[in-house]
Amino acid sequence: MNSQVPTSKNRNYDSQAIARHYRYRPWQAWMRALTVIWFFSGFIINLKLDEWRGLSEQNKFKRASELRQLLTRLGPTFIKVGQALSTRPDLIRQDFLNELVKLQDQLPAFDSELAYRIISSELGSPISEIFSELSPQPVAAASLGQVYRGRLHSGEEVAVKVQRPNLRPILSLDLYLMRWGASWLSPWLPLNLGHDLTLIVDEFGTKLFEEIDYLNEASNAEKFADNFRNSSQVKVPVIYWRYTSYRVLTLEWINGFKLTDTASIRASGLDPEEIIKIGVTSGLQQLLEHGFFHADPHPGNLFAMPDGRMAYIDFGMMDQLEESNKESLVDAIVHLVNKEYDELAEDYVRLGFLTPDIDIRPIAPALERVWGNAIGKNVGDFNFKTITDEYSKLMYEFPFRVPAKFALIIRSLITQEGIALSLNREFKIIEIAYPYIARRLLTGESPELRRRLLNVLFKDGKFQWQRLENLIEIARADSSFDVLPTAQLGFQFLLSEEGKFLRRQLLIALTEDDRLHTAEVESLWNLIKEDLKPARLLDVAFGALADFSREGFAAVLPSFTANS
Ligand SMILES: Nc1ncnc2c1ncn2[C@@H]1O[C@H](COP(=O)(O)OP(=O)(O)OP(=O)(O)O)[C@@H](O)[C@H]1O
Repeated sequence: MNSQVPTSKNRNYDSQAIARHYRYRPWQAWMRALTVIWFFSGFIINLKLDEWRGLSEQNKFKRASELRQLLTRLGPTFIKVGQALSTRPDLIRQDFLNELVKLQDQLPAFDSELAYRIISSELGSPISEIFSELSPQPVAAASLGQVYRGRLHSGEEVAVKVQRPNLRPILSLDLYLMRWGASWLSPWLPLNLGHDLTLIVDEFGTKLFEEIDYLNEASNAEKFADNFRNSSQVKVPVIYWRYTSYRVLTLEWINGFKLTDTASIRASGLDPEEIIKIGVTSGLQQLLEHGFFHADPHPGNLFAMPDGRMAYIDFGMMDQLEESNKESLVDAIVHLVNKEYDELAEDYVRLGFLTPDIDIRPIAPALERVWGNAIGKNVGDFNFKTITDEYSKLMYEFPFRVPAKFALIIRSLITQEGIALSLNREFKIIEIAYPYIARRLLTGESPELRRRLLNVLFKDGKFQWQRLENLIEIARADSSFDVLPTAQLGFQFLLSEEGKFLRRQLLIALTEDDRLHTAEVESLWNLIKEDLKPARLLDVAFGALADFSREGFAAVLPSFTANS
């Protein structure tokens, strides 16, 4: 097979260039197409035979396992398709889904002699000049590449990831065939996906080509590391750019235990609770703060380090979440906490799960049912697996669809929850996630978050005392949450120019309906008074005031009095 498949700049996925290439090599396309058709027709015939003989139910697990093996034998593109479909309960039936989730991309390793030759030619030097040691066999083999353990002459221990040979031509040919198949199938499929199937293939191809570009993975790792630069809990391996190319990635070796290796984690005296907490909190930070998230956090890609930190590896599949989506997500969570299902349905429209033309009135009660079932009597009973199963049922009733980006997020959340459950059977994701969100809202470090908090606290122009109480109560479920610094931030905000609106609204709220709302204030006070011991309170008050200049007061006080 010709390895010089043209793509734009010979790097990015370009469906037109690939199509031009194979138009002049139809025999290659036909050979591969026949192989794929041969494999799939055997599988489909078996499914049909089961149906005719009434054995579908009896054989369903066997067939699901055959599907996984079939995809594995068809190679990297199909394994990746299987992995992508494993996140789509809206498209794939449950028994197949359970099997696809198992696609661990465990392929036989390719020859190490060839891998060594690739490393040497990509990096432009003999192996012995680059590494003082390099393992003779790979330590891991995956669908797209394999990894060696080595040491640089300067002494640093490294992981060297080498791409499978001829990967790009193999992926290009399969993507070409898939695209061709998609254009034929599109008109016949009764899918209400609202998409042209070829666009889906193109999006998949673009992601896959990004994933096999190790220079891109290296930049992702650095961006991710930069987002966590102030974290003492998250570790990202250093990239050795001098020894990195399109097909070879050299990065710091991580000494630690994979999160799959729960026995070693326990034996080493590490606290699984702490690791879980870092995992969930850093996952939420990626989604709701950085908007740049690791889309493949399976337990093999996460390490517990002996010093208590958690390390991420494998930055080939990352995704970006726009500001508006981040905000809508926070909204959705807040609406959930407050059991406001009408608003939640609107959040789904904004996030793309429902199209704007849909009548959302019947959806709100259905959502209430789903969340009521999933949460049960107690918020702590919630888990993502139950909720996605409930949603899968809802998808038959209402035209829900899962935007590709959220399919990745949902998979990532379920995986993280699964990892946490393997470390602690009693784990409740919500016990960490809710306080994190409540804390973020209350501390409102950024203007967007402060705006969000205001949106939460006011409904139809009215101050929602109950919501503030809910938030404080939830935030306090986390032992690291301290009311005082938050109160200090709130106090500073209230006195600032930006807090003008809140000052006025608070005064209106306090005197609403021509009465002083002392009962609400009292119940808030009861909630936080334990934390507000006089000595600490004074410290904080001085701290807040010290940051505030005399001019600051002069600017604020008149408006305070004017507004009141
Ligand atoms: N920096 C590292 N330190 C220690 N081990 C590593 C490192 N990088 C990779 N590995 C090992 O190699 C394995 C495969 O690496 P990686 O996940 O980056 O490859 P991949 O081809 O993207 O695989 P997958 O698709 O399965 O995630 C990891 O599970 C881990 O065992």
